[in-house]
Amino acid sequence: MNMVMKSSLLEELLSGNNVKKNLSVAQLVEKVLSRKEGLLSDTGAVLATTGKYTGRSPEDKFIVKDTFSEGKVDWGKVNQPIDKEIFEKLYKKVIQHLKSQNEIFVFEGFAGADENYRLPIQVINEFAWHNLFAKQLFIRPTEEQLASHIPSFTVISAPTFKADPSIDGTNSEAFILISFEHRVILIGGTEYAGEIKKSIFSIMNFLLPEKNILPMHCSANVGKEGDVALFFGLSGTGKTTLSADPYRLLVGDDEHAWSSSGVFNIEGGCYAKCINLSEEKEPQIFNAIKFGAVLENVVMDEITRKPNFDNTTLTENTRAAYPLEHIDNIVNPSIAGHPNTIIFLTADASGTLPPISKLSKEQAMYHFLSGYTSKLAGTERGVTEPQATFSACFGAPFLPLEPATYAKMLGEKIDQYHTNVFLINTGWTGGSYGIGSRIKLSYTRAMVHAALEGELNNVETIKDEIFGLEIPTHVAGVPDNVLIPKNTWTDKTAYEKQAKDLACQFHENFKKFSHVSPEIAQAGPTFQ
Ligand SMILES: Nc1ncnc2c1ncn2[C@@H]1O[C@H](COP(=O)(O)OP(=O)(O)O)[C@@H](O)[C@H]1O
Ligand SMILES: C=C(OP(=O)(O)O)C(=O)O
Ligand SMILES: [Mn+2]
Repeated sequence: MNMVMKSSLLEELLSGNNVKKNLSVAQLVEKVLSRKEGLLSDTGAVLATTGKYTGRSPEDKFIVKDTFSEGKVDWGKVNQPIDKEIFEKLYKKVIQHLKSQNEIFVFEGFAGADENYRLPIQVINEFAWHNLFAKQLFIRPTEEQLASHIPSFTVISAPTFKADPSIDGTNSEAFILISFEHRVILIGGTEYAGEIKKSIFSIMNFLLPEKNILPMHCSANVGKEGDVALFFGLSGTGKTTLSADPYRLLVGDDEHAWSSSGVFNIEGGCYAKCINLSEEKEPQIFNAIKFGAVLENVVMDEITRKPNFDNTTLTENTRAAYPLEHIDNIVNPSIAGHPNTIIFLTADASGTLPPISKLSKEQAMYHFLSGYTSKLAGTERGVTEPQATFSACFGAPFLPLEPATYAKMLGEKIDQYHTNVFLINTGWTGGSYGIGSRIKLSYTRAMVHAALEGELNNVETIKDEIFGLEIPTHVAGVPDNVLIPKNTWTDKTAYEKQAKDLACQFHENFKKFSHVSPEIAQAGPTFQ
């Protein structure tokens, strides 16, 4: 298929009289309700359920291997290749499927808050609630911008179109296919809205490094003095929760980029996990769930329409999507300066990594490449309890290029801007998963606060015997005892075994980074 045919296919679809383009939030909410795609909650949010797929489906995600991607993509389990022919056949089928719908919904906007680097995108949805999600999660254009908007990448999402793997060449009925030639992301078979935003993030991770901009799987906020903080972490580690801070202005909760002028948000909204959400612990997120917000797989009372955030019947991965403006203290547009502090978040289910440690430059590079955390239940299909994982750059599922590309850029930037780096374990304490418990959010918030206020810059530290990490001996608001993992375990032998086991996993995983400098390779756990 050549470019002409490609655009004619899309053009035909977009010129159909079933196309509802750039509807307002109110119009989309009405559509969601009238089409019976969802219900209204007591605070005016719409609530939709997604059936079988309640999390991302990494095994169903592919990148078309063509002249645009072949020599650049780091092919493997994360970046699975698929033939151009398979994509093009499915592309035609999906377009046919959408043409036959009574209505389809189109959002036009941007990925990237910095006007110099933004990507004009369009999102074509079979479901109105997905289009509302896209509107709230991506950057909404002004009327003027809309008038001259020419999309440079298109997401097409047709959840009720199910592939037949034996005919269509997919892995299952669900598929997320990226074509850099056609500049199209084709999604079918899954209703999980997260695929829509994370697939745009994936292509930004391909496109931005070419412009010498570092894309990052992190949240960002700004202090009163204009000091910028980034929070890297895989799903469920606390990016969204910890970046929502009444004392700091929110830039964004999940996807950012670092250019020569500073950081900018890729998105225009947040996508918060809302399992066990409470107004007391997470007031900003709780109060953002109002008219215009989308609740996904949350269960609510049939009569009062009050969400029950403790209910895990549908999934642990319940979500709330809302535009940034639903949070009071934000930076608008979502652009900030160069980061003063970077926090790597890990939800360590082994309960052996210190709750906070200060990293040297080499340790920072080591831990960025390692990307250790535990996958928590729900965000990816098939994960039902914490599972240790090493996800390079704290975002491997979204990185088309080799991890070293991103790591090199981060290293240079940390050097240039003298950024301090901390590792914060938001996971288990007092024992591993099943024995210990997740560290208190209030303690983690106190540690974040101390790190960002510079209170930990020149303080006494103690070196962790197994991981070689420098642990501050005091952090305001946190009992000293909590800071040293071993002290929180009753069974010290069990602690030691668990910690050494994790250290070995680190070493094993790091073997694949054979090209890094010896200083970085040796900055891992001291226990060999
Ligand atoms: N100590 C802690 N630090 C951060 N989050 C915690 C902590 N304890 C429990 N949590 C919960 O873990 C989840 C973190 O999820 P979230 O912030 O959405 O992660 P991410 O944005 O990185 O995917 C939230 O549901 C939060 O309430
Ligand atoms: C939506 C996701 O991201 P996070 O959990 O990091 O918010 C995801 O990984 O599917
Ligand atoms: Mn998040």
